[in-house]
Amino acid sequence: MAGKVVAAQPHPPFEYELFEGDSEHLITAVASSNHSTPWIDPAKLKLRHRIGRGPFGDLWLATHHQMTEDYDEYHEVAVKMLQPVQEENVKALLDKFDNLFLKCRGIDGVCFLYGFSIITGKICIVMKFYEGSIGDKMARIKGGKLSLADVLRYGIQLAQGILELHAKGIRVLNLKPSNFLLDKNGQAILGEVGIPYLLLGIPLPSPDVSPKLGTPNYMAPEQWQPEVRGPLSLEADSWGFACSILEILTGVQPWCGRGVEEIYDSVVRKQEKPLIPEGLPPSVENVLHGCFDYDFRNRPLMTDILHVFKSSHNAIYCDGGWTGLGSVTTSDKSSGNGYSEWFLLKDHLQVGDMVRSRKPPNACKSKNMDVPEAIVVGLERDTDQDGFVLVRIHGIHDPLRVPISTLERVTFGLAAGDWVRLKEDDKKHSPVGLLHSIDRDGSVAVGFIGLETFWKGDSSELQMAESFFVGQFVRLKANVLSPRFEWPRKRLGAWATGKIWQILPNGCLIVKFPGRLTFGDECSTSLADPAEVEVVSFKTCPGMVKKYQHLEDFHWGVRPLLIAVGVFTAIKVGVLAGKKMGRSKAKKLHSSVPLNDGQRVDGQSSGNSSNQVWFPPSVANILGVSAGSAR
Ligand SMILES: Nc1ncnc2c1ncn2[C@@H]1O[C@H](COP(=O)(O)OP(=O)(O)OP(=O)(O)O)[C@@H](O)[C@H]1O
Repeated sequence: MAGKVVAAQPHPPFEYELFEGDSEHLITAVASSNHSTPWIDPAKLKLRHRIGRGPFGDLWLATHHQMTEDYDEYHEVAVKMLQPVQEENVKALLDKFDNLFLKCRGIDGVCFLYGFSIITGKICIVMKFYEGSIGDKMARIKGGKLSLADVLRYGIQLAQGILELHAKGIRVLNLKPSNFLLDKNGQAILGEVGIPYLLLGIPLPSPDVSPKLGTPNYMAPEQWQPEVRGPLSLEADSWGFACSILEILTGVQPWCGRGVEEIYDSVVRKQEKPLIPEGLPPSVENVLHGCFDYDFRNRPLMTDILHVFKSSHNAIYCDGGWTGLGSVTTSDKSSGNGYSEWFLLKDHLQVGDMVRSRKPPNACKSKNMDVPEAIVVGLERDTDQDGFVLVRIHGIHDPLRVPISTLERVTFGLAAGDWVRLKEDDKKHSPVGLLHSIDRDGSVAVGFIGLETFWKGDSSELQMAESFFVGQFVRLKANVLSPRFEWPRKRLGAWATGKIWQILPNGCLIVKFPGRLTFGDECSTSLADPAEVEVVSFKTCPGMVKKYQHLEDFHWGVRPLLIAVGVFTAIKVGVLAGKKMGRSKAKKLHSSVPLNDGQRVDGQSSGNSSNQVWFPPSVANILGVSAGSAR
């Protein structure tokens, strides 16, 4: 049985691996340092055998020898031996672990941690040994999948544990069935306390060691490159959780059979989503669907998932439909104004809040805002995005009743989604980013390119920045010599102009270049730092040449089309000129030279002679005919 107390024996009867070269000085230094996490003497830990090897290290079944005057006991424990880190980073990692340990020890539904140790210079997390995992259970069942009722039951237990970690600011980032443990009562326990998050920013000595912030099959798009597509948010766990639920429901791992590069290509580049099986209660299907939104701001939080799972737990399928679905209703996947229902649930208005009309995402500020500025004076249903609020607008006597989803809170002049710039540029990241949240006390969370996590500070450190929108044309500013991301050039070496195709949650622009013809696998998009680009518009392009050059940026076909039109016009002009010249020649001939029999000069009935036109040599060259005349 897992975690049992083994009878005291002077010499443990099991074999364990002996490691050479333990960093004695490191152990002594760490053991004597002021850590609140229990230090476990490596001499008291006997590794028995390795249970598994994951991207973040090996898992060992071990025995922990505890001896006092009253007892002498051996406990079975699980030891997660992390990948080695450079010696100078050990202290930083242990400080992080200390913080994590204090936050998550004793949370119901999360694996119990005993302490840490160091074996062969590798940090070891010592935790309770459980019966097995949901992954193991699936492997034993024919078809490898569990019933919907079991999935929802386990899902609820796990979501509760994850929610508690989230409440303490911990992102798990490695949710998967093999990390969902089962205790002796059959309860699902979260077996991962956020090791990827712990390792964030700690350089690993070997480039071969997985640099990924999670397990590829379960990783959200931003998890692959958090400093480029991030920041890492709580909603990254919604993606991983949904991947795990799909796997438990279907018995098939997301992106099964694909290599790491292929998964990256599907999830990050092509923005594909794992397939959701049919036949689920609509609210469960809806929340899972929401978990796979590319923009994490539109994903549900763990609390939303928990709510849906709880409400659907007792659902029964009969007569072609689901009954007993609790209080959750399935609304349209988006709120109709471009924001997902999950997005709108993230901020709750209160009486006294300053509000304004919410502009559609990626749209220029509405010119005719219904509510440019107002104060909330009453709430009809404060927890629901379908509710209404009463707002007082300056100059209007009676309060207006407005749908809550059409309003956004403005605090200290800022609202979530605004483009902001740091007043003091710290050079470590882009100075321009997107505001994610602003509390009523002015504390803010901002996504900046170059940061893996949110920048946290005060609204007084920010100023409004120029906004960018999907569909705008942009080019690198003239003073940018080496851009943060690769940027294509035009034929003559000038930077190309591109069109914003998508805006990531940290303000990173995904730009397409419709003016460039690309072939095969050649990448047609680039990333751009909003601080390095400027908007190009037809109106503001000075002079005809620049205007024409901007026209070429709209589509690569503009140039060939204009050449064709030019050639066609030249032909037309040539024909007309030819006719004119012919007529004047004929007139001259009429007046001075007698015509031979059957010859006509008016071009009406002399066979092909009327098609004889004169071309200047340059046009004739393009057409492939001899200069002078052609048919
Ligand atoms: N505390 C534990 N008690 C019992 N079994 C465990 C415990 N922790 C993990 N396991 C089981 O051990 C196996 C290996 O775990 P390990 O954590 O090494 O692999 P992983 O989850 O694939 O990798 P990683 O967590 O590094 O991504 C898993 O299948 C898991 O079910």
